[in-house]
Amino acid sequence: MDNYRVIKKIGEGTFSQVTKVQSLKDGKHYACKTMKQPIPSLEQAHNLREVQAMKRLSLHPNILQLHEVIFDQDTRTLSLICELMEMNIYELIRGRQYPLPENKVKIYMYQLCKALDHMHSNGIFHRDVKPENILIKRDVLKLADFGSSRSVYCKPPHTEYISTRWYRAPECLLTDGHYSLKMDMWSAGCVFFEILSLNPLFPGTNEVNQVSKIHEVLGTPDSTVLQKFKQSRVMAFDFVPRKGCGLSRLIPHCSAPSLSLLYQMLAYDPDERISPRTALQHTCFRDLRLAERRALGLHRTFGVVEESSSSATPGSVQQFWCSTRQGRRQQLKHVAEPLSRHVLPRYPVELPKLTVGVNTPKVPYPVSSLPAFSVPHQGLLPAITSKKCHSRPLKPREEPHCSALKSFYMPPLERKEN
Ligand SMILES: Nc1ncnc2c1ncn2[C@@H]1O[C@H](COP(=O)(O)OP(=O)(O)OP(=O)(O)O)[C@@H](O)[C@H]1O
Repeated sequence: MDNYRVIKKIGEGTFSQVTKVQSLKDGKHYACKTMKQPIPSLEQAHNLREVQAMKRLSLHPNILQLHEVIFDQDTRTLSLICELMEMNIYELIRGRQYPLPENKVKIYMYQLCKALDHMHSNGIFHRDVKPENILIKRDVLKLADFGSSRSVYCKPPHTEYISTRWYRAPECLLTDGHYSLKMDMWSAGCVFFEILSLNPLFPGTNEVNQVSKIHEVLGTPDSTVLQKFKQSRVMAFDFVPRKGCGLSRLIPHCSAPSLSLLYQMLAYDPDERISPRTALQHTCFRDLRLAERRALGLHRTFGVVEESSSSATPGSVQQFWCSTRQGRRQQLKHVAEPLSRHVLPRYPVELPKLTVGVNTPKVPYPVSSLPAFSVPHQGLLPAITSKKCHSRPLKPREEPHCSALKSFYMPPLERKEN
């Protein structure tokens, strides 16, 4: 950490502490995520899911960028130097009296769907989408905290407890680990509701109550769905049929298109649940898509790059927001961003290993030369290599911090309950 000056603490999770630091090399500010648990060996530092996932997914405008990895051999401490964001979504809505304008919420959700589409199409699902793991900076949204992520090619049942209870999908609650990437969309739906209403949608106090909270709003599912779940559940369950109160009563101010998308994200049956890619095509985002195309056209025609976006890649979120500001000045209505997807290979081969020098405490991380982004898909994507994934008993977040590092052990990540 010799090349960084610590400025202040900006966040704390179960597994890490996050500080704002300044690079003594380039003078820029970064976020430094230091793992609380020492990493036992160099090999395990190599194989941390969080690092591997960030390497594979980086260079997308809605994924938190990893700048450098620092492994201190003496203390066995791992620090991830990431781009600095302003706040997380929980901090954005906490204490607010009035909801955010729906258009703004949609801009966030559009970007979140882009992040999830990018993850899923690169063979990874997040498994802990929640407001605290979604960071924003000047209306640009970035998905963060990939410590729970998993390869979509890992065959269920998954033996780890995952996802924070309030955002946990029915298939995670009701089956013995038979869940897949669609669980992220359920969580994203819960976040969508929470930003719209400023309240968590299903604030269950335990797993049974969590299921009950879902049924209170959405009703009990069809017997066919339950039958599907029962096939992958050792324990029997039966629910007295119940009609839910519905979402519209809880968010009366919400427009019909947003409500329609929300219902599709919260489909009880994961097979019926909307994918991020299809969600991006939903009517709800029509204005954003149009504006995106318009701005992209502008970029192609005039090579629009404003002064403050000189470092932005063409079509990036950052550039979009600059052109949006310009658009406002021109009094254009409904201008939105050109969140164009980076042209990346869909299924890169094996995740690259970090080059961590044994004797050098600091290891530069050359993002631009990642093989994951230059090698085209040659076959099935192998699972993300993580050393061990021991299942652990449920351990609520209100209990003292788990001693194990998330990337090796997967305890539940219960959210602070207000
Ligand atoms: N790049 C960043 N810029 C600004 N703040 C950040 C950044 N990364 C993390 N934070 C803040 O620190 C908090 C904790 O970070 P993070 O979720 O990555 O840690 P964690 O230990 O994995 O947490 P969890 O308990 O969810 O597993 C975030 O909720 C956020 O508020």
